Amino acid sequence: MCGIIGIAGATDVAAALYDGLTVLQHRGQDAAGIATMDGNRVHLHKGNGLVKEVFDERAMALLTGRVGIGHCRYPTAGSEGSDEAQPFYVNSPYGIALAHNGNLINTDALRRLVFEEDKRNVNTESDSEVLLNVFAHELAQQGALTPQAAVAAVAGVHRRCTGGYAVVSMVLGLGLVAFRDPHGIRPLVLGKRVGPNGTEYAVASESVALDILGFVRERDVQPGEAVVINFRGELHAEVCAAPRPHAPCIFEYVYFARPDSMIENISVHKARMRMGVTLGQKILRLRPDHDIDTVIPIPDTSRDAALEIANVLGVKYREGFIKNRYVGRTFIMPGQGERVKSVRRKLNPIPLEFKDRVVLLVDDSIVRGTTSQQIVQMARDAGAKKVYLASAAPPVRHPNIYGIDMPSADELVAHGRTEQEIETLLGCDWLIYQDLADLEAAVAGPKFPNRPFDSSCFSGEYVTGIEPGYFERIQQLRSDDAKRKRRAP
Ligand SMILES: O=P(O)(O)OC[C@H]1O[C@H](OP(=O)(O)OP(=O)(O)O)[C@H](O)[C@@H]1O
Ligand SMILES: NC(=O)CC[C@H](N)C(=O)O
Ligand SMILES: [Mg+2]
Repeated sequence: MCGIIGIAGATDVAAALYDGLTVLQHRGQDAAGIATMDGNRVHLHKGNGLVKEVFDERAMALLTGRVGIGHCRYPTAGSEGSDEAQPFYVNSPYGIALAHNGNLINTDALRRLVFEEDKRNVNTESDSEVLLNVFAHELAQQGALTPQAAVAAVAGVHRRCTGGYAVVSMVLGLGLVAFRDPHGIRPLVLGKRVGPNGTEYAVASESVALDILGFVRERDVQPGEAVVINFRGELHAEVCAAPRPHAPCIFEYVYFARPDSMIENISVHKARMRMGVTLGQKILRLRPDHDIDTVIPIPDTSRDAALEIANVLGVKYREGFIKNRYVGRTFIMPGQGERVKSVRRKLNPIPLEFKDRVVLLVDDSIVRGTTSQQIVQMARDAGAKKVYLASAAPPVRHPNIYGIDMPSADELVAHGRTEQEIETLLGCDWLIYQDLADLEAAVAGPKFPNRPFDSSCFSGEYVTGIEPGYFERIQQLRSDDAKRKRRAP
């Protein structure tokens, strides 16, 4: 999952883009980049690392201009190399820079067509560079460079690209162009700020980026919509895709997004609390006479749900693991070796919270099982009498192909296993998962109980449809094994 942000401002925007990226850092820790537009020049700086590592004062000083875009990357295609850091730039037509959150699933076919028919070279393995070239080709087919031309080009992207995409781009001579895939799988929110120098707009993966920059959240960019903001700060927005089922990614609410974000008018924090309530109720249903002494969250993301579980069960909530704040998110690290090592470096138990107690550990999700396997053992080593484990999400049994790097079913601890088998593998005394219907209802909330979601990694149902052989191909390309081999010298 990557973080994206675009600003059409009244003064230079690089510093605001930088600040915005730092609050989107949880969405991608591998690479970061900013591109700005100043007159007829695009300035671009990007590289591997966290936002604070990629930019220094000198790099920032060169990023002049009132329109700009930023990206922090968690790769789902190609390699982790710096040449695939974003934004990408093409010089024709006009000069376009683009940053993408999501994953295309027809990249191979598109790449061929872009080369053979559009006569354009894609220089990396990145699906986002393919997307940029499709957009560029479609824009080149239009007449004069107007907001309508940009919308028509985005309509072309919608016709040709399949998968999850939220995109910020800028076109020299026009301004900022942002758009979202026709199913609205990946999030994108629009904000406005009226200041002494005029009206400014920002779009970002999550509303937290708007909050800290003083933009007021206006609305989500609609599925299939293109939003164009020109240099005078005038906004033109149009839905330009044939209607498709709306399917925002449910995993954003489970794990990815920050709790202080609003996505599709749903508070992520509230969604997580409701997940805790429904899971707590399930625990009470299955074990009305449970012997749980304390509920302990596995920091960070599970905290909201864990607190509500404790409330429903009527037992104490205790922080039993202390997180080293200087270690990043484990799940989005590129290699399994690195993930395994970092769990121990990141989390350390407070023994007195475990000693002689029956503890219920709560995680937001169990994906590869890397975290839970080690955590259960740590709890036992710290003296717990019994260790129960609850997951606020159902078993992840299927790949995610729309922007979360879980391409290989074999790497998922729940794939092809019963809950009983997973319990044994993770070494806990009892394992309990949220039911999918409860998760969907918890995220949707009481006001819109039947809202649809992309829950494909739980259900195995893919809203875009899947070409035969696709899973086998991405397994070959993107399994941990394949990535290790690619990285080997
Ligand atoms: O089963 P696994 O493959 O281990 O993946 C799931 C775990 O990874 C994530 O934590 P992460 O450390 O990435 O971030 P967090 O601090 O936000 O919880 C998630 O919150 C789970 O704890
Ligand atoms: N997680 C993402 O959104 C990744 C974007 C893009 N597919 C890349 O690999 O760079
Ligand atoms: Mg976690």
